[in-house]
Amino acid sequence: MVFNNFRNLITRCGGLGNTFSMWLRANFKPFWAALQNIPVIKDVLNQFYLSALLKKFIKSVPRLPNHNLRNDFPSLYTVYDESRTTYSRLLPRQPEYTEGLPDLDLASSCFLRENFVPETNRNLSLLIGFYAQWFSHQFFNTNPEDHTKVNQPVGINLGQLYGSTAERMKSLRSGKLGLLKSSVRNGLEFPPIIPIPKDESGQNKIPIPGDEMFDIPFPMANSIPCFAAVHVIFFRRHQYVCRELAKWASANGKTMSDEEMYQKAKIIVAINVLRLTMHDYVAEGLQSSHVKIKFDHKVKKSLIWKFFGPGTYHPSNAIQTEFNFLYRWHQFIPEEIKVVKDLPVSNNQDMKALVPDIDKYDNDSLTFPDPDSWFGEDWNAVKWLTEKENGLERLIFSAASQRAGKLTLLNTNKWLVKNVIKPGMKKCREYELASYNDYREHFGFRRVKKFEQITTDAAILAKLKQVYKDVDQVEYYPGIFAENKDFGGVHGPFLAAIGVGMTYCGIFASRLFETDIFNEKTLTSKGVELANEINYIRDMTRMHTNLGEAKVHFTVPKNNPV
Ligand code: HEM
Repeated sequence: MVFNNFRNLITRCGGLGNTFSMWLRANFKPFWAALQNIPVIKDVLNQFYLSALLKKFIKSVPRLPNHNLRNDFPSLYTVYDESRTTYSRLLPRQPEYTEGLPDLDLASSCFLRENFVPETNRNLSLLIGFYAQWFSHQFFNTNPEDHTKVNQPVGINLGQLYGSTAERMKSLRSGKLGLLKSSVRNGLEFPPIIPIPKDESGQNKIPIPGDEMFDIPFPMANSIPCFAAVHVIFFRRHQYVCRELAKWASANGKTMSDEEMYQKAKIIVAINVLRLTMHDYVAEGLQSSHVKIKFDHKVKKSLIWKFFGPGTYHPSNAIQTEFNFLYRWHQFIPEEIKVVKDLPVSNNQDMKALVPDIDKYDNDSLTFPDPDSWFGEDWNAVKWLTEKENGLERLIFSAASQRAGKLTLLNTNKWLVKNVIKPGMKKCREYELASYNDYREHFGFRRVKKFEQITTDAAILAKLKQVYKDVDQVEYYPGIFAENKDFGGVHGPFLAAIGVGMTYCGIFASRLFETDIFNEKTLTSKGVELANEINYIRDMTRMHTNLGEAKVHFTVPKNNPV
């Protein structure tokens, strides 16, 4: 039994070498921490780790992909393309495999939750889910009518904040001091608030509940108040950066055009987002490995990269459809999202003393509607953020004070299974994605031969066996989430490996890493200071909300009740 479990673990992790490496990085915390604190070594180690990682994945996640959702042959628009209109894909269509798949409702039921299973390996808070949603919707924005199309070009381009077509970007700008257009309510600044467009019968043209919406590039956020709250914080960051640059310019007798301020602020906010993503979201939140990767804009120009990196590394904003399904973390979301009724925002000492444990407070809640209906007005983001007292602060503090769900099968609420998982699985079949095992092979992981090599969880095993006739039939999307979360991970070993691969191959193929713009010459001395001042989500909430020193993290304390 013990031997069998060990053998299954090795297969799941993709071989003895991989298993050993995961074990090594998930243990010996003091050793890794000490190593990463030695001044001369820490940067070199980080560069080595990044270079080796990208070298490992560059073949499986090519920067100049041959396949996309429209063609299984090379085409020019799979290279760097500012007006990208589709996703690339790692493996070509598999029509025969898709043909034999089990009933869609039955397969979607693999995700359905009976009881909420909390994430306890990393003690993630629900806030990480909403940050993940906000961050990932710059590279995922599928058109609901034509599923091979994206609504606006995607990439590591902060398109969810600024828009990513010339017209959309322009429509969001005020034309003064680089600032974005805004609306002010109760003395607080928000993205522009507009009436929701109606059709002839007086119904809302877009599926957003209520009468008003924020005019933002990803309108869906208007139906998910916590998602919109994260957006507003980054929107305020842009405005703050512009105003600080303007003060600096005036104090130093410089003049800068609206365009120059806007472009500088955009680079600075992009650096803020990347630093926060790597230092907090990944290192403190998602990553169970003690080898923490840091933001380093010089990596591709380093000597280490020359010797250990992947060699030629084309800048390319190709985003894989496989990445899209891997990033659908709807299991994070509980049955109801609790929101504290009140916060002592006027007293920073009281805010600092708050314990991030939602059940200690009197709560309201955002409850999911019946699966056959859409969200009601109580989910309207403008109402939450502008009409309710301290709405933004209450949403953010509450999300940081409750546990997220475990990213596994049998752990998604009914509404999300019907309205998100099932359409997602349908898309996988429309795209004729290859099987879980084919993707394992593509990434150099051994194929699994038995369901038991995917998971040891009895309920998930039984479900997989009920749905799929054999292990080769298991689909990519449920397969990656079915895996055991070995070595204290948030994800199973295969999902973790390919997730890291696709994330970093994407980030380092951004044009941001091609040019030398992280300096005073481009950004001004004030700009460099602003770029470096954000590392954690709490830096953002301290500076751009009334949360002050309240404890806002992507994790809850270990001893929070499960
Ligand atoms: C209350 C919470 C949420 C709601 C109501 C929601 C709703 C939706 C809906 C309706 C879709 C479209 C499904 C389809 O037709 O394929 C979707 C897609 C998606 N969701 Fe969520 N979601 C939520 C939370 C999250 C979270 C926490 C994440 C974490 C990363 C996430 C990531 C995604 C991704 C990556 C897609 C694909 C986007 C695209 O292809 O354009 N969602 N979600």
